[in-house]
Amino acid sequence: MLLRRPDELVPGETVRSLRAVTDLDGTVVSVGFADGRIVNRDAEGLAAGVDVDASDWMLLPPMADLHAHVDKAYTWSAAGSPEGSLEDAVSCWQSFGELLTYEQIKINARRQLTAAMRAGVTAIRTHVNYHEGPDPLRGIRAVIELREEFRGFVDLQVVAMHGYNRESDVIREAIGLGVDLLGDAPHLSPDPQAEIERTVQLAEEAGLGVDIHTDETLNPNSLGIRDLARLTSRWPASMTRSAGHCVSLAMQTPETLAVVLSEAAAAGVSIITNPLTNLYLQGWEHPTATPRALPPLRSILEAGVGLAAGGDNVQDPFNPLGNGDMIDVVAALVLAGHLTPRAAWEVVTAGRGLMNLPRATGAVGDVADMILVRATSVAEAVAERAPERIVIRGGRVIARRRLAIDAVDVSIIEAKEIRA
Ligand SMILES: Nc1ccnc(=O)[nH]1
Repeated sequence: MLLRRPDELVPGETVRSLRAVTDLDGTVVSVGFADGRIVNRDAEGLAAGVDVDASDWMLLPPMADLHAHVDKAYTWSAAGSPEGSLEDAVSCWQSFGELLTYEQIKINARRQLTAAMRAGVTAIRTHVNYHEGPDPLRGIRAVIELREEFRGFVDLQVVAMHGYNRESDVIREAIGLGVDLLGDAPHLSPDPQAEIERTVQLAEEAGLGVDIHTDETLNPNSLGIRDLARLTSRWPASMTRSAGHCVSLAMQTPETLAVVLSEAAAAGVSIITNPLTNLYLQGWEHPTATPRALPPLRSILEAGVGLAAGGDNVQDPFNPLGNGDMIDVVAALVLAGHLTPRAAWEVVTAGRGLMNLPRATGAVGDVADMILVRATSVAEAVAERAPERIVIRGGRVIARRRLAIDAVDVSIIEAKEIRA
């Protein structure tokens, strides 16, 4: 049988089998695909497609970005630099966002979605602001159109994110456009409890779930996640109730933390952590420590609370860095969040479940969605950021990223060193 190498695959090709590929557990397997699913682990039988010798390569579950802001992407330089804190970023964004047109939002958001897709991020939940100016729904409309444009490549959920001063009638108009979820940042309002109640009520009225920025602050008295748990505890399990950020959980006593996490677990509230942006936004005022502004991830997992992660902001007033590639988030979950590389990868893929997408773990019966990386372990893939990646959806190659350094240059350097 003629076997091809992964780096010879071309986007658009359908793969039939991967031979001798290493899985997340480090086991070398051969997997067969049919009808967009993984059908066996001995690569026998099967319909049309390419057979690939994937020795030296790993099969990893695709990444999910559960907290993006694609409408703001790539505005850092144009928007001017805020001083650093969340409040600065919000006010800088509000005056700049007013100037952003529907067309420009669409161009920026498309650029981030494309970068994410090429990196192997095939599921994204994005918040979209109401933009100041005459047509406050222009960003939401633009991103809803991109949800169609990327169908089959990136599964996109759109969260319409209002501030406390946005009238309920305008929020109902956004619901009418077909958003997936409602969002809000109640801790920034003068009456956080009343604001979260209004959002949950609007969501119930529309039959939608919520993903709310709760407690993006080091102030330990901010615990909106408890209000969210109380207000949604009777919702059916299938209705989304996610708490984004939950930074203030880092500042609780162990006793309070245990109570809050058990309330969240009982109510079915999931937590979305955003390490990159929160490492940047919080702690500016602290005199010595620069607290890391991450909720306690291992305690969250031990309490049985659903946990996923987001890239959050990409080169905008909230974070000058960020690039849409969730592998940097995996690295941050290891370094700042104290998870193993394997556990961190699982947190970044767990978001698929929160989006009610089919399982893609590489097991028989799962959809044939995956990233092939040239690496021998998940730790190596994360440490080196996996420069070579092939993204597969439903057995079809949708993107390929090659090594930027030319191997010839490396061999010339090596040859010179040997001669010296
Ligand atoms: N971390 C963030 C809070 C609010 N809005 C954003 O875009 N990002």
